[in-house]
Order: sequence, then C-alpha cells, then structure tokens
Amino acid sequence: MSISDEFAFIKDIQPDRLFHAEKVVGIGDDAAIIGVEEGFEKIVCVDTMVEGVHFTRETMKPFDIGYKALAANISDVAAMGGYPLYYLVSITIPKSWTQEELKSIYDGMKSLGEQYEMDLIGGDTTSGKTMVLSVFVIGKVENSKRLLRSNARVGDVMFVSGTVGDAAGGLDILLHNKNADKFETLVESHQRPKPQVTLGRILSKFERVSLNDVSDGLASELLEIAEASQVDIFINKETIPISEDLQRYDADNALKWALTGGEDFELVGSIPETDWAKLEKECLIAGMKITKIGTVASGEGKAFIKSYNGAVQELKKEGYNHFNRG
Ligand SMILES: Nc1ncnc2c1ncn2[C@@H]1O[C@H](COP(=O)(O)OP(=O)(O)O)[C@@H](O)[C@H]1O
Ligand SMILES: Cc1ncc(C[n+]2csc(CCOP(=O)(O)OP(=O)(O)O)c2C)c(N)n1
Ligand SMILES: [Mg+2]
Ligand SMILES: [Mg+2]
Ligand SMILES: [Mg+2]
Repeated sequence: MSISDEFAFIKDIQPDRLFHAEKVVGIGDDAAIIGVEEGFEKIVCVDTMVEGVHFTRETMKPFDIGYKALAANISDVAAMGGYPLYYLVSITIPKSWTQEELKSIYDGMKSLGEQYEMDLIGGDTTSGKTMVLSVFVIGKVENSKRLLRSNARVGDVMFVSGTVGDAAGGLDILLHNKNADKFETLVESHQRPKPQVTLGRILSKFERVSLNDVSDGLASELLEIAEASQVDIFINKETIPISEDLQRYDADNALKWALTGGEDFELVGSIPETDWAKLEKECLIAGMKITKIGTVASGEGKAFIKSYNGAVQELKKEGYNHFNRG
C-alpha cells in the first residue's frame, strides 16, 4: 500500500520518547528548538541519498537506506571529534514506495540513532519522482576542539582507521550479483557502514589532529587535507589497510577501491609524530584498528603514493565525483 496521507505518515514516524526530552521541542511544531549546553559548540551537517546514485532497489533494502543515510552524517560528526545528538529527515517519496518500506527506512535510522541516543526532532515530507533522503545531524563538541582538515603540519604521521575499499567491493558484489553470501562482511560494509564516533572522541583529546571521513575515497580525502593544510602527503602503498576478504574477493581491484571506492566512513588524518605511539596504544586498548600509512611533508597540497620499490605516483582526486563520472 502506498502512502495515502502526509499527516498520518508524520504521526506514524514520530518517536514515542526522546532521549534528550528536557532539552528539546521536537516534531509537532513549525520548527524544533534545541538547548545549548555550556562548554560545547554545535556541529551541524547534512548528507543526501538519491535513488540511482547512492542506492538502487537491488543494492539496498529500505532499512539499509535509512541506516546508511544516518551513518554518513554521524560519520561527519565523528570526523569533527564530536558526539551526535539529534537528526532531522527530509524525504521525497515516489508513489511506488509502500508504507511498509517507508517504515523500514525510518526503522533503519532508528536502530542506529538509538545506539547513540539520538533523537529524531523534525523533517519534511514531499512526493516526487525519485526517492531522495536527506538527513541533517546536530552534534556537539567541547569548545575549541577543532579537528580540522587544515591542521596537518610537516612531520606529522598520517593514519587511517579500519580497512578501506570494502564498501566498494561490497557494491561490486551487489551490482554484479556475485557471491554475496560468501563475502558478507564486504556487503555489510556497503549497506551498514559503522561511523567511527569512539575514535573521533579519542582523537579529540589530542592537542592537534587533522581529520576527514572517507566518503569519496582515501585519495580524495588525503588531497582535501593536503589542500586545506597547504602541505604534501606521502603514503606508502603497502601499508594501506586492505581486508583479507577484499583481497580474496578481487586482489586486482583492491588497491583501486581502497583509494577511490569511497563510502568506507573510516577516519583518515594526521597527528604529530610525538603523539602517534600514545594514539596507537589508546586504539589498541579500545580494540580499534588504526594504521600509520604515511607522513606529511612541506608542499602545496599534493598527495603521493610510494611503493617499496621506490616508485612514486601522484594521487589524483579520482574518488567519487557527482559531476565527473568517467
Ligand atoms: N550545496 C551546498 N551548499 C552549501 N554548502 C555545501 C553544499 N554542498 C556541500 N557543501 C559544503 O561543502 C563542504 C564539503 O562537502 P562534502 O564534500 O559533501 O563533505 P562530506 O564529504 O564531508 O560530506 C562541507 O562543508 C559542506 O557543508
Ligand atoms: C547504485 C550505486 N552506485 C554507486 C555508488 C557509489 N557511490 C555513490 S555516492 C558515493 C560517494 C559518497 O556520496 P556523496 O554524496 O559524495 O557523500 P559525501 O561525500 O557528501 O559524504 C559513492 C562511492 C553507490 N553507493 N550505489
Ligand atoms: Mg556531503
Ligand atoms: Mg565528511
Ligand atoms: Mg562526496
């Protein structure tokens, strides 16, 4: 059954309780109101998922679409070192989507939102030809904690969390109907990415960190840091963390996907050399994988990849680009 009434739909998706009830006016008025906590600044971001661009009916179930749209935004909060608090949802619904499917999209957001005690506090609903889901997230971070892309300095260590390329491998499996049951971890990386909030919080305790999350691909994110900081970045090819599953699935494409696949939602950044051992230890204690992949050198915003055999190649912004899909 397709959705028959906008107002009944809004009632249906309204949460029955709020985690931060004392601080907000949520769904039900013209706009939401959120309290401002002493000692913190707000973080705000929005990311959109469009049918045919970010997902198809074949690659993502409705639950996954909701889950991933919220995850992408939580990941941006993580990349600023903050905690996510609230979200708003703008949804454009084509007639062909059933009420159950729409409910599943919201259930996907709810299941991840609950993990972080986030409240759904508003949004907007329209009909339209293509499913478009925009999620807005509000988070917080302590005053003056700024994990900016422009914070990298000469001599810093470059690091990345987890493994990269898995989400693109998962997408390849889904698009080409290949062995989805044999490579569940890759498929899951694509459909249910895990935002790295805990790592962002660990990083926020350090003096100076540059940070970015991997949405468009490692190469693109490194270049964003290099450009914002006006430095050059050198990474070592053999240190890029590629999972065994990805290697097993397609060894030939693994490095390409790691560099340009995108949607891994891992954190990539730099930290002073003197803080690296401490960061490594804290991640070990927290059970999180973090890998040194290179160093920061003087320069004007380029990134290079080096091999053990000495070959050096310049990285290009070959990650996902909405208007330049070659
Ligand atoms: N249409 C837009 N209008 C205003 N700001 C935008 C728009 N699109 C992106 N931005 C801003 O540009 C920056 C980079 O965006 P984006 O590449 O989407 O970042 P991310 O990959 O972290 O989501 C962000 O600060 C974002 O808020
Ligand atoms: C059907 C399908 N084709 C291709 C992709 C790959 N893809 C789509 S958007 C994107 C990049 C991330 O999305 P974007 O809107 O650029 O997010 P942002 O950088 O703003 O976080 C990638 C890798 C996909 N997820 N699904
Ligand atoms: Mg974005
Ligand atoms: Mg980002
Ligand atoms: Mg992008």
